[in-house]
Amino acid sequence: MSTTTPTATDTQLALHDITVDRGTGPVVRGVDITIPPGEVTALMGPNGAGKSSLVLAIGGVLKAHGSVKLANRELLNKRPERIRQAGIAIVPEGRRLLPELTVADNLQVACYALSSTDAKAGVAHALELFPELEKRMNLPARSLSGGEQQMLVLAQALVSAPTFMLIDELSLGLAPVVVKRLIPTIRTIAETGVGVLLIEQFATVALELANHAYIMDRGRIRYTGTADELKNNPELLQTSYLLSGEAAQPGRSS
Ligand SMILES: Nc1ncnc2c1ncn2[C@@H]1O[C@H](COP(=O)(O)OP(=O)(O)OP(=O)(O)O)[C@@H](O)[C@H]1O
Repeated sequence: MSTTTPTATDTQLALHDITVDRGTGPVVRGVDITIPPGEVTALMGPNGAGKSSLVLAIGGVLKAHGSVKLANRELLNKRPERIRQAGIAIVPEGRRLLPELTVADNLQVACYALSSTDAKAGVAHALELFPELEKRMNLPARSLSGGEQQMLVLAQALVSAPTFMLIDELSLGLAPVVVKRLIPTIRTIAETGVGVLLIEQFATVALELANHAYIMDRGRIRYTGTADELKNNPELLQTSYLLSGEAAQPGRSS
């Protein structure tokens, strides 16, 4: 009897030739991105490049053309619940919490499709990564600081023990000290085997965490390479938005 060993293509999340049209023409055009397990892949680019639209398409929220494959299964245009069950968790831009519900209830809501055993284990794992939330469990989500709210949305994504996490704008609106707090946890999440796609406006944050980086502009991927290559060639970054109009580091304006 032969045994099958998983190959690299079985374990990675492969986006191929993704095109998304939001009604006024394509905003994502023929995008290819490979997200390996156990590491952070950065997706950078200016406002309106199409990053959020891409993430929403992978999450099943927007219709798209192309292919999203995980372990030889096609996931594009499946329902959001189905995509989550396949192990892909989306952290959308804008920290959409239920503001009047407590932290505990927001976590419970994220557990709706899990057995009680899995929900308990998932919440315990999320709180291990974000112990700050433990003291806040009975407070309404609206009373949390911006950083705590970001921890809560990350924790909501983590309760289902995803194999891939797509995080849209990790550091948006957060103080540098809060971003510093989040970085090692994102690294830890990847070290446990999760493949992370990190959409991040700050090059320093993205490149500190990522192994590979993609730069997207006007719907297309304009650069693909290692994060080290980008770090060592700032002129590559200068060709995009990263050092031109916006701050490259949280808390700094150009
Ligand atoms: N709800 C919407 N309906 C129609 N078009 C939209 C909608 N939201 C965004 N767009 C358009 O889609 C294009 C891509 O926007 P998207 O938000 O995906 O880019 P982004 O790279 O994530 O930028 P940002 O960092 O500003 O969110 C833009 O031209 C934007 O105007």
